[in-house]
Amino acid sequence: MSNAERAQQLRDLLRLLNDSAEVIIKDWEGSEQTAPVESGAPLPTPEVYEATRIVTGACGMFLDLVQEPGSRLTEIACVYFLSRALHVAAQARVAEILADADPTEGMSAALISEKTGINDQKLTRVLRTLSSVHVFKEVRNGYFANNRTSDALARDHYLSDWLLLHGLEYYTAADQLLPLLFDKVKTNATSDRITAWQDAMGAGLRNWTRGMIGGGRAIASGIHSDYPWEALGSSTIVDVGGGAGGTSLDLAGRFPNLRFVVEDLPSTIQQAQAVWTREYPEALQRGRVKLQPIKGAEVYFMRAILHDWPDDQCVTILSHLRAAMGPDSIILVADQVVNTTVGSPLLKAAPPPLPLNYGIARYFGNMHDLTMMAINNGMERTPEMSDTIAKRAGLKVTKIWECRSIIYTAELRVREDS
Ligand SMILES: C[S@@+](CC[C@H](N)C(=O)[O-])C[C@H]1O[C@@H](n2cnc3c(N)ncnc32)[C@H](O)[C@@H]1O
Repeated sequence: MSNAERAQQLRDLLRLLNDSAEVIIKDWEGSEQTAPVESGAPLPTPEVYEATRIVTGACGMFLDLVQEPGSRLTEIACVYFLSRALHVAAQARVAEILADADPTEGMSAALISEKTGINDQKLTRVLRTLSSVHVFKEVRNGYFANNRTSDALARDHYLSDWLLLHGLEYYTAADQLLPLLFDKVKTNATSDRITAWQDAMGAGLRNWTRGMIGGGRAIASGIHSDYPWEALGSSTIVDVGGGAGGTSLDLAGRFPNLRFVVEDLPSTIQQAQAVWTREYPEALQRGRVKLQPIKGAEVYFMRAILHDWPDDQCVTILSHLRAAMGPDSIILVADQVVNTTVGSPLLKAAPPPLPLNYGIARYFGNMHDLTMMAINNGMERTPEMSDTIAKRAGLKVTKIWECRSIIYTAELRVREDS
């Protein structure tokens, strides 16, 4: 790219950034709310959501345009230490500890060290790493406080569990992905038993019910608002592989007429029972939620299920659901919907000069795709890839709801010709 073209791109980006930032500023200026936000709530308006992802995508593209390539690549190559710093802070519950500190005075690293058991000098370096990317704030030399982002962590213990899910086994599995991809045999494996996870852990997948509740709130809250649940009346939603039933838990509180059945493996259902008894016992007592299987329901819902599996197993899961469905049943799949930088006719395209998938505003989908590759040969799919597996199970993707969250909702129905 010539310097003239780069200069033009930078100007176009600045204009886009300015226009989108004004949308956000106008919204802030017109809003009363000053309280810190909980993870994933409240949702921004559709206009602010769109402006936010344009600003985020633009920030990523700015770095590519202006940063020296060697520096940028070096940073990308070691960004895992940034993740590691966050894992340490989450494990040590630093945000919760700082919730007791005066936000302008902060808390000394020595005191945080006393409460966490981590050496104060090392802890200072960890927290400074995070403060440099605007997670926590060093208010004066060696004194730290929560900022808007770390405050969300202090308020939501499920969010910590979600972050630690990435920090413990996922992290270890990621380490084995490099040798696995260069192994002549394993590189071609599609089995969920021949993965980086297996090489790292030598064991099957663990169950992460609490982390999935936190993850759902952090990255899937848009599916509660941007799908017309109200129109389903008193339908029964079967939360297939529901884990602790995190989605049902959030939907049950918002849509009092919906009924829920949470299906999962027996050991997981035991944990779900404990979560519902603590969080929403009335729903269990009134029979609004059942923790068991059912046929012919209006809606079969799957969040973070199909992405766990290679194509053939997804076809098996979908075929079983197809057999359980009535003629008007639908399947809702809540997963990442991967868009590529060259775009998909089924997804909204970002405005120029952004890449058609909004660049870094949606790159968590790509990172999670690699996570799925590492742990069980699963994958995050494009709309076209989802339609291909749906077709093999006698189903079709009828609509993709582009929700205001990282996770979208795809609606599947029975194919007339199946
Ligand atoms: C990634 S978790 C998703 C949990 C939940 N849908 C959520 O979003 O919080 C995958 C779930 O699939 C469940 N699962 C795995 N194999 C299953 C099977 N054969 N039958 C039912 N559930 C299964 C696991 O126990 C786990 O709870």
